Amino acid sequence: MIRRCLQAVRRFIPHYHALFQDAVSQRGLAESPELWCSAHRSARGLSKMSLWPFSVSPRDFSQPNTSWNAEMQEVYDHYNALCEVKTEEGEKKGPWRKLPSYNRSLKYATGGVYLSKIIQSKARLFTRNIKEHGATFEYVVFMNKQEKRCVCAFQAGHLLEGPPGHVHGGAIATMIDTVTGTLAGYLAGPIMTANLNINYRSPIPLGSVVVLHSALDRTEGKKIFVTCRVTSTDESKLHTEATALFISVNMGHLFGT
Ligand SMILES: CCCCC/C=C\C/C=C\C/C=C\C/C=C\CCCC(=O)SCCNC(=O)CCNC(=O)[C@H](O)C(C)(C)COP(=O)(O)OP(=O)(O)OC[C@H]1O[C@@H](n2cnc3c(N)ncnc32)[C@H](O)[C@@H]1OP(=O)(O)O
Repeated sequence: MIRRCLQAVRRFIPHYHALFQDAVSQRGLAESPELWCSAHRSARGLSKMSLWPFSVSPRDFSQPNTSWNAEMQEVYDHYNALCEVKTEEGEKKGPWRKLPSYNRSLKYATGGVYLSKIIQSKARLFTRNIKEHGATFEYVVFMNKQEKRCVCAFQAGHLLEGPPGHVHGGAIATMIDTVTGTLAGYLAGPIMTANLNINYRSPIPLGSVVVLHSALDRTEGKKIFVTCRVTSTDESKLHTEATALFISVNMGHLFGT
């Protein structure tokens, strides 16, 4: 029985991938799980399928919460105001867009092996796996598609300690990977990080708020080069600089086909 199911899935997946790829490339970008899911839906030609492949609607972890300090809220308010601009005809979409952030990615990705249902059901996005507000990664990403860049306000929680009183370098790398990867994925569809190069210039105090400024440097075929600077919110202090290389992958890379 199980073997027959696996055979059916194996037969279905290559066909599915081609359709999925079309849907993603027509829409251009993997900007959020919602887009992934609507691509998934149109790939299957199912107009009434839910936008989200899980049973409950997801929580957007990038909404303001009580753990955010005033500085975090200020950066959020600043970019949020740029998402809508006032015109004579009323409000219309501005150049920035706040991206939602959920704690699960694709339900059916197996990483090349047939994951057990338990692992699949327990899998959570690394940066969103703690329920307690403010303990680890509090962040929100705003995207500017026209300028091919994004910013991320990041408030580093007390569980991210590395050097006493300061943020762990791995946690900073995680945020850089997340933000540059979000930009690359938004612009190019499914991607994986191939290279991340980081220079730590000055430590980030625990509990403080920094801004990650990420921009597309260039693309060369499958390669997407992205830069990132981590600064204080007024940009007077440079904390970290990085470059990242992402490679466009087809969905088979995640499904193991
Ligand atoms: C991925 C889809 C994700 C779906 C997400 C869905 C929803 C999203 C929802 C929320 C997500 C929110 C945030 C997440 C955002 C970002 C997450 C970060 C992503 C990661 O954290 S991901 C984990 C770490 N990542 C890996 O686990 C990769 C392991 N690795 C591989 O899987 C392969 O290695 C791969 C795919 C990288 C390449 O494999 P490949 O076979 O496709 O390409 P190939 O080797 O042919 O290289 C083609 C050309 O790139 C050059 N090249 C390759 N690697 C290079 C390197 N390192 N340095 C310099 N150049 C390099 C070659 O030299 C050649 O260049 P040329 O064409 O000029 O010869």
